[in-house]
Amino acid sequence: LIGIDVAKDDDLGEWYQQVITKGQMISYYDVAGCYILEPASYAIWESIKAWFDSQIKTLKVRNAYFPIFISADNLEREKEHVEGFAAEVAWVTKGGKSDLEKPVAVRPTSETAMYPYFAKKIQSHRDLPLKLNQWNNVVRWEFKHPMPFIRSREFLWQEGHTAHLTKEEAGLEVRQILDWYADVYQELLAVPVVKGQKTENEKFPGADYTTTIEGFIPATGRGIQAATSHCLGQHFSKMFNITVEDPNAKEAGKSEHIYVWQNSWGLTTRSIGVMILTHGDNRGLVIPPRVAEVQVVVIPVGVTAKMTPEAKADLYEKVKNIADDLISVGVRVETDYREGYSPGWKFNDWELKGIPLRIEFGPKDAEKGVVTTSRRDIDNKDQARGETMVDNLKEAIPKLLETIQTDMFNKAEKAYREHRVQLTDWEEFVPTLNGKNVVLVPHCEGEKCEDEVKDMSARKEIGDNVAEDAKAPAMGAKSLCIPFEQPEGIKEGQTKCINPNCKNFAKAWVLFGRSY
Ligand SMILES: O=C1CCCN[C@@H]1CCCn1cnc2cc(F)c(F)cc2c1=O
Ligand SMILES: [Mg+2]
Repeated sequence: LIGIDVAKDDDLGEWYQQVITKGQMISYYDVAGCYILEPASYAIWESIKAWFDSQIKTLKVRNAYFPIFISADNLEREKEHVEGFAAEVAWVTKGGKSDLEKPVAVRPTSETAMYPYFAKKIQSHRDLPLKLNQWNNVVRWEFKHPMPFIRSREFLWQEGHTAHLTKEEAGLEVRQILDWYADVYQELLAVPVVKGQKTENEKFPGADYTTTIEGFIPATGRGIQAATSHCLGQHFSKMFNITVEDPNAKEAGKSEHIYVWQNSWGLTTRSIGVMILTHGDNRGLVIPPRVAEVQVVVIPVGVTAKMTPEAKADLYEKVKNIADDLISVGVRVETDYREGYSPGWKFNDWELKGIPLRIEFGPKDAEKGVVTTSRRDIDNKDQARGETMVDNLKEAIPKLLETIQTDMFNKAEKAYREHRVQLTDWEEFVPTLNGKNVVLVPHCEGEKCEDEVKDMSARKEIGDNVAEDAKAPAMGAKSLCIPFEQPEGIKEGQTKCINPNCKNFAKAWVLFGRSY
């Protein structure tokens, strides 16, 4: 078993491929853009699902299941909605040998599968609010370079779809869901995100507005959309004729119909890839304890050939007691009694899999009544090590796991904060991007202006009087979000837009970056 033989900072693509395969998260598959989620990554998805599902159930969201196939009539109910996405819709055109009369689409998202049902189920305001969610898979036949978890042709997600009587009620839910998305990343995956609203250019065309959480990959300096929560307004209810009698109009004798107010929100298995890219190091995966299938691995050490069978049995018995103690306080524990493998080999193997905490226990430890601990999140081997009294394990180890969780988040949050550079001078824009940063700049929020910023910040071909450090052409920066948390300094009608060619005043600080 060999470890990772490429450094994260040298070749991220190769590093990522080795980390996810040697860490047994992903196995490759013979359909392009599709990957096998091995048990280790599926377990992470299950813990995300368990937590988020319990949260939405407090809002009385109910899970349901709609068909994976969508008729062309439904999918293309409104040209505008689909035209921007038509290139990535997968179609079934044959059943066995015979052509289908009318091809059916494989769902890329379920609005058009669900909303005719909404129209049927929602007749009276008493049928509101209707709140459904699906834990399912969707297919988007992307042609951009695929990357396991980050961009695949099929992925798992949850998609929530709700209908409300009022815009206000819908608006409250959109934000609550976004806050829980941020919690999935920050509290479970120990990954920092920025909450904000998408600009007109970047929002979902079918939405009134899109709120988003934006992640960051320090290794490439690129932003990444982490999850989205859309307020659809009445756009889809007008398209699918989802109306109720206005409960207030009755008294006035008018039997007015109002279109319901809808939301839709989604978080995908991309979250697992962001976690791996954020925390992984040159020894492999580093899994945050909150989502680790195995939080602690206990490994007997100092087992030598000259050890008597009784001494070995005694040591193994003590190892089992250590494991049982931890299991009794809810820690997820593995023991590694594999014969014929050295402790060093075992350490490497569990480090590849990113187990947050290792406990070593040998005759010397038994003498002293201690165990030796080794934290996976600390690179320096000496600083990673500690000693805990065997009698104190039940208190100390859960605390140590919480400390690891918090330290992993704080380390990633610091890296994101340090690479989120606030600037007001256009001259600094591209060099700062090239320094693997995202930038927070005053912007007019105009769509054309945003397109221009994207073009002006794309590194052109080599030799095209491009920045000397440019190894290759790089995409332009697009707007990631308008952060809810706005710094001071934008004076209405005074502060210039960052784009030197733009005559308009800045409306807000907007986060721009090269992105996935
Ligand atoms: O992003 C979400 C959250 C979960 C529910 N859906 C919304 C909007 C999805 C936006 N979107 C995103 N991608 C799409 C790809 C397609 F091929 C297609 F036909 C439609 C879409 C499409 O509508
Ligand atoms: Mg897309």
